Amino acid sequence: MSDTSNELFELHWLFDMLHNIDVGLVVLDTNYEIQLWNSFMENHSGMSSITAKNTSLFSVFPDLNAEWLQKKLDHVVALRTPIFISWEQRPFLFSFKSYRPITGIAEKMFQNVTIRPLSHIDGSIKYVCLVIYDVTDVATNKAALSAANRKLHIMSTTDDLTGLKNRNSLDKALEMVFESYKRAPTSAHSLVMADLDLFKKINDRYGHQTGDLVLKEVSSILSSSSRKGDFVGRFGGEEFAILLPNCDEESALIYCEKIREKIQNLVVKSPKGDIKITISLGISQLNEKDLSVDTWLSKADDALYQAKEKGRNQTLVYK
Ligand SMILES: Nc1nc2c(ncn2[C@@H]2O[C@H](COP(=O)(O)OP(=O)(O)OP(=O)(O)O)[C@@H](O)[C@H]2O)c(=O)[nH]1
Repeated sequence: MSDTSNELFELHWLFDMLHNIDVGLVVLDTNYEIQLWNSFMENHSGMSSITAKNTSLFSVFPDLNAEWLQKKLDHVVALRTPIFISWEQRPFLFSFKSYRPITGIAEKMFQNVTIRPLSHIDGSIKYVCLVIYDVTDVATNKAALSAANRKLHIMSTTDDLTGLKNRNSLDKALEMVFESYKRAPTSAHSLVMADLDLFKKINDRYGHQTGDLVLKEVSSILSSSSRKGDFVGRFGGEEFAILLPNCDEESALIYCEKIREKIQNLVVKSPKGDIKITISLGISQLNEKDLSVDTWLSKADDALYQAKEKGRNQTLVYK
């Protein structure tokens, strides 16, 4: 076989491979008219290469952002350099359905796209090639991983029963506010310790499950009564801690009394009858004498203890 025949064969194989490769290949001229449309593009767009040939890409895909893509294509021709468009920047260029069996969660095919200039025999650039990679697996795996991480974060910072912040994240929040106050003791921050009154009796009389229901309903009052930036946590058992940044003790008292009244008016329904509950609260405003978070916490605890001593269902400010 002659050299020319060999070269022709090789060219034929190459063309066959490129036509059937599992990657999208499109060649456009400088009028954005399709010159090559391989089988990947045929299969996913439903349009044959014969129909596509010499048709403007933008008339075939009116959904494409023409202004944006034309700028990119012109850029590739003018600068003679390839560009890469990642799915993270733009999930897809061509709106193709995703058929990947293991990634059934993605409706559309995620794509990475490379646009490269094709130089003519005389060195001029008259065509560009778009290479479209299906990266749906990568994108959906990444999305699943991010969702799992978000879930893990929520689980590690939230109290299971009440959905409030847990003790661990409360400690971190207290430490953060305390440190920022030490650096710049300009704004007032208050800490509230709150404890349900005679909760043991509810457990004893109505059972632990109903006790849990009471804890949930109280927690829902606490979180719905708080502002953005407040930190409502379950300290343990039937005790709660509420961190009120940028709030002095007078404002904290108004806030606590609002909560106390709401809880006093709460009626929890149970098979054994309606349940009423009250709460006692202690407030401590952070000041320069507080040497650590523990000092601040124990002052709020002292105020809470005083509120219990004085007959419960009341708020006291540490003095
Ligand atoms: N249902 C339920 N009960 C809990 C939970 N955690 C702690 N408790 C109960 O809360 C009760 C707390 O009782 P005490 O510490 O004696 O306090 P109290 O009865 O609220 O009385 P005062 O605080 O003095 O008003 C105990 O019976 C605990 O078992 C919980 O997650 N669910």
